[in-house]
Amino acid sequence: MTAHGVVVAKFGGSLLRDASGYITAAQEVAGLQQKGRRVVVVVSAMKGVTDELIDIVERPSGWEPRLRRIMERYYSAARGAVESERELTNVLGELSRLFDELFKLVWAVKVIGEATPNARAAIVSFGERLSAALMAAVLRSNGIESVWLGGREAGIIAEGDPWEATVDYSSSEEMVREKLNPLIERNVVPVVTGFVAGTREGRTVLLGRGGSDYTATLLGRFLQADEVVLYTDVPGVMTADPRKIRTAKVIERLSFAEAMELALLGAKRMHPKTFEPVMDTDTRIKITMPGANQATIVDNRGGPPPLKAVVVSDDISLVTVTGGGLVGRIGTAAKVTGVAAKLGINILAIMQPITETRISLVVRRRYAEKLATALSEELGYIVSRVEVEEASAVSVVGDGLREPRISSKLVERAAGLGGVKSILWAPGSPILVTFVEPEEAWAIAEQLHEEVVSQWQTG
Ligand SMILES: Nc1ncnc2c1ncn2[C@@H]1O[C@H](COP(=O)(O)OP(=O)(O)O)[C@@H](O)[C@H]1O
Ligand SMILES: N[C@@H](CC(=O)OP(=O)(O)O)C(=O)O
Repeated sequence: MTAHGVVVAKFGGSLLRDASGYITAAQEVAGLQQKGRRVVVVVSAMKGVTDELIDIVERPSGWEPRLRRIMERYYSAARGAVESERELTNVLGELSRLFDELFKLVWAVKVIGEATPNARAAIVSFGERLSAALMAAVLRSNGIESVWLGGREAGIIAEGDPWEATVDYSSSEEMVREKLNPLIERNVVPVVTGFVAGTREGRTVLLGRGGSDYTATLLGRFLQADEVVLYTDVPGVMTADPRKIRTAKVIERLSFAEAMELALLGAKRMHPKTFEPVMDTDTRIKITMPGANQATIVDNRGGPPPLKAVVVSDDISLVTVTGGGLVGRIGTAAKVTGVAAKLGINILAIMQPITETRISLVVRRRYAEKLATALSEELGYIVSRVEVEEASAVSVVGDGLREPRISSKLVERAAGLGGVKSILWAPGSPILVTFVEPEEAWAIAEQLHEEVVSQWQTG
């Protein structure tokens, strides 16, 4: 059985800073219900709480006052957002029981002197659990029937790395429908913890940083929702980081392919898997801010203009091997990448000219020296030089780049900017990456952003 007209509404930590964030979220849910939609809510932890909990598990000294400060934030949000006396008493009791559990877990970690990955995941999940309990109470206080569920209780099953577990789609689909559809059919709004899932045996696991977006789209898929709305503190995905580039505008339409590239680049801190669950479905994604009259719609169609956004990635290095020994030798690229694989280093990009005289690997900066040393040691017989250069990547994303006419124009423009070390565009790809001097990154981003926005007017 499938409930119809379902919308999954996810509220990010950026909005849930204090009581007013929960009140705004409840008003949004009421507005959706008035339009006849059946709503499933996903919440993140209050702003900054996940970071603080991670820090507490890693450095538990002084943990007690730090946990009390978090506790006070949730209590104070409850006092400000839950109007009904009865609901307030109930939710303060519920929050206090959750804090009791959290205090015991952190105390145990402090006594033992270390946390297992599962214990760490369980502790960090409390940011979302407390938030979900609070949101359900705020909704009830506004006359909206609601219950909250942990990710596992809602049916999201995941295995593997407790920090970034892999979701089992088929078991989860069945479980989510079984758990949530009866509530939806009875007009009860389920409030589900984002970011949190559980193993088949019931151990808590997490879905990776920013994972609430992913929880929302997973639920959207499993419940065959019409729409997943990701509510945040900006009115949509923007043409650049608005904190750095003031002229950034909201992008009205994105295709799933474009949105996926942006999420993988870390734009708007979207979880890299955000769009994966819905890419082959009719569920559309809307990213907006409560009360805004602008939004970004992401679906299978996308739309103009051809170039959409610029994203800066810091924290990378180019590791380049050169030497005549590389030329014409079959299997050299495999040897070079094999050294990285053996060290467990992920390669972000590979560049090699047709003459085979050099191979550049792009990796996270923290791995560059280790990789360079290993390459010199293991491939010294074919490689004459190994160089490491710090860089930033300034990427332009847009389906229009798949057309050589548009990508070549952008290559020409980028090549004319000082500070660009190299440009990478793979045929048919909706992303063009320029590797630049780190200190030039934002100046170059600004110029490429002008290029992106200028074609919005000219089409
Ligand atoms: N291209 C972009 N589009 C929109 N927001 C961006 C972009 N790049 C960076 N941001 C920043 O991301 C912030 C929202 O991300 P995040 O705090 O993770 O939201 P949430 O908590 O709602 O998931 C915005 O406040 C904005 O400043
Ligand atoms: N609270 C988690 C999950 C999340 O998605 O949060 P947000 O929606 O605030 O980005 C994190 O900070 O990673």
